[in-house]
Amino acid sequence: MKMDRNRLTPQTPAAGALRPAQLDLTGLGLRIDAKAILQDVDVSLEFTRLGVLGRNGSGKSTLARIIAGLVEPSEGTARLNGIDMARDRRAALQEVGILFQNPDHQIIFPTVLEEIAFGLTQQGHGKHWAEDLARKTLQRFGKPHWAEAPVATLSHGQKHLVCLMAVVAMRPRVIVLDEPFAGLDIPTRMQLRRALRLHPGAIIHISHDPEDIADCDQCLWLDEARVIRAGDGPEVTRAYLDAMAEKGAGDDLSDLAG
Ligand SMILES: Nc1ncnc2c1ncn2[C@@H]1O[C@H](COP(=O)(O)OP(=O)(O)OP(=O)(O)O)[C@@H](O)[C@H]1O
Repeated sequence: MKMDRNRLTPQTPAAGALRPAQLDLTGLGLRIDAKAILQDVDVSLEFTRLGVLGRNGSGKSTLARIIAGLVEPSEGTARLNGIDMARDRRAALQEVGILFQNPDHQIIFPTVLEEIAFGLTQQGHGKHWAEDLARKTLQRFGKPHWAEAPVATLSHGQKHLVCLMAVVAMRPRVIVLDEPFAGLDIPTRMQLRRALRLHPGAIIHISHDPEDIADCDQCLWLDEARVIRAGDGPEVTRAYLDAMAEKGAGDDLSDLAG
């Protein structure tokens, strides 16, 4: 795949310039050892920013992995921009990049530059070209001095940012973020938020906290492996908040673990 180097200069997408994506989940289900992790998921959404909300254990991370083509569903299909993510691995790799909840599950190279360049060489670019693009990406995020830094010396939040830069450098049309703000302090969250705004492609943002996905135009609410509601972001978020407030107001503590 050829890339236009001129497109790598600093840029913030103008409002309305974000590229939308189409997600079609059809009869989707996943069973592991007879346990339904996801079931009867039927959703068709066009979005630029899609929030996926749900309580702990509702199936959000599993859905993220299916959408990113990392896990094959036991039933049905997950299509992103028309690509069957389980069956067309090559196209899936170009289409979507995923940022895991824990950066230590993602990082494999000793230095920041190598980490960012790796994904680019996997896409078929030469080593020098990939390193050049990795340096430009670091520049764009205001971190050119990180290039030779050993990843092990970075904090959790800084590692998160490295993972994000590595994903963004590959310019996928869609980025899937699994709880990207978990465990980050306020300035690091703000920095990551700004970094995400630089991405002109679509974003799927997994979280249990509606505040994290406040700028999402579409929202999907999962509970106990099923979709409760999907559609307009603010509307679904409000319904989720109401339901969570109702649950929180209950005085049966056993229900909180449900
Ligand atoms: N490989 C697996 N084997 C067995 N059970 C699994 C596996 N992966 C996920 N699960 C179970 O599926 C359910 C959903 O897990 P998942 O990680 O998708 O939820 P989540 O909504 O992302 O949770 P959290 O918000 O706590 O990260 C959980 O009960 C989990 O224990």
